[in-house]
Amino acid sequence: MGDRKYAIIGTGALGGFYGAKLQQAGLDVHFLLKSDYEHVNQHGLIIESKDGDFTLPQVNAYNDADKMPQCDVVIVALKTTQNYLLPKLLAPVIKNNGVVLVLQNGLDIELEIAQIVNNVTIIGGLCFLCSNKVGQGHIRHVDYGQIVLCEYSHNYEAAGITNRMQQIANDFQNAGITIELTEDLLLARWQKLVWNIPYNGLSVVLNARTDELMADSYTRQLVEQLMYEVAAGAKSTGRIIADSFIQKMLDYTVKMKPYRTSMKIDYDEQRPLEVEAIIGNSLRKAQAAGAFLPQINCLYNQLKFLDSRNQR
Ligand SMILES: NC(=O)C1=CN([C@@H]2O[C@H](COP(=O)(O)OP(=O)(O)OC[C@H]3O[C@@H](n4cnc5c(N)ncnc54)[C@H](OP(=O)(O)O)[C@@H]3O)[C@@H](O)[C@H]2O)C=CC1
Ligand SMILES: CC(C)(CO)C(=O)C(=O)O
Repeated sequence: MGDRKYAIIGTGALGGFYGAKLQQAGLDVHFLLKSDYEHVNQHGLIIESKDGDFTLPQVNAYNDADKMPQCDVVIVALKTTQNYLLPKLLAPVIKNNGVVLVLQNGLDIELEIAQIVNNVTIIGGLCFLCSNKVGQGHIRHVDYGQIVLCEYSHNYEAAGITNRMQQIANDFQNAGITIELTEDLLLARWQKLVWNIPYNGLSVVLNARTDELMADSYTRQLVEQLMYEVAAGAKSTGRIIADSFIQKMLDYTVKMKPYRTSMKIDYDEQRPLEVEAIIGNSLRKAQAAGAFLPQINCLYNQLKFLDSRNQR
């Protein structure tokens, strides 16, 4: 791969931000959109960012994957609740021997993608990003932005650092995004869930921002207990998360700007919640390995109730 052509499947808070950064750095980027298509096709993208605002008055916008060119790297940036569309959306866009880069939250998504594409490399990216879409084609990047990249191999066996990972990392680094390469995608995904399961889940159930969850001793305790259960889930699948990592996530959140999690934003906007990818898949993976995670299970049942009531 020389100059890589990128596709962004889902130009929202995350896909819009990283895609715009890549285009700004000179890469050839193609954006798939749904409701914002007309607006972005006419006016491009606006990025408000803590690292500097910029606009892209002209972008390659599409409302139909069949009209997109075949790309070397296809970034999956839909909400996972829309992943049932991927068999239709990926096939026309991905080059033979290309890369599908999954930047979504959750567990086992690479496994699902491996069942729908052939002759491609799948890479998972864990995004430590706080970004929101605040208007049509208008993204507000509030905090952080670094990505941990790791290649998927069958059943999440540790895959090592590959050339493909390095090439994609270079593109992102040239675009000003901090990248860390890691060898064990399953461990990296469980580590990200140490944050997502407690904060995304509790923010909806308790109607609270991250700072509120951390300021109250009862909810802080709940957060910590859930984090330890995620570590137990990881352990059941052979991955060890050290107590010091849990402490790091707690400290990181205390220092973070008060944050309404993405699951809370979805709930408030009456959009479907990413409960299955983030919590359901984690419970099922642990359960298959013989571990029951009671507090996470309790959170899951509450979220399923709230999600289904919210959709009516
Ligand atoms: N935002 C963040 O800071 C972070 C997000 N993540 C993860 O990234 C993923 C994406 O989240 P986020 O960017 O926040 O979500 P958004 O809802 O902001 O973005 C998803 C985008 O996909 C578009 N979309 C949906 N269906 C289609 C379709 N059929 N064709 C084309 N586009 C479509 C949506 O368009 P429309 O609005 O028209 O439906 C929307 O713009 C999630 O898994 C999330 O958990 C991870 C870390 C941080
Ligand atoms: C932890 C956080 C908020 C930013 O680092 C994030 O990545 C997420 O919302 O999934």
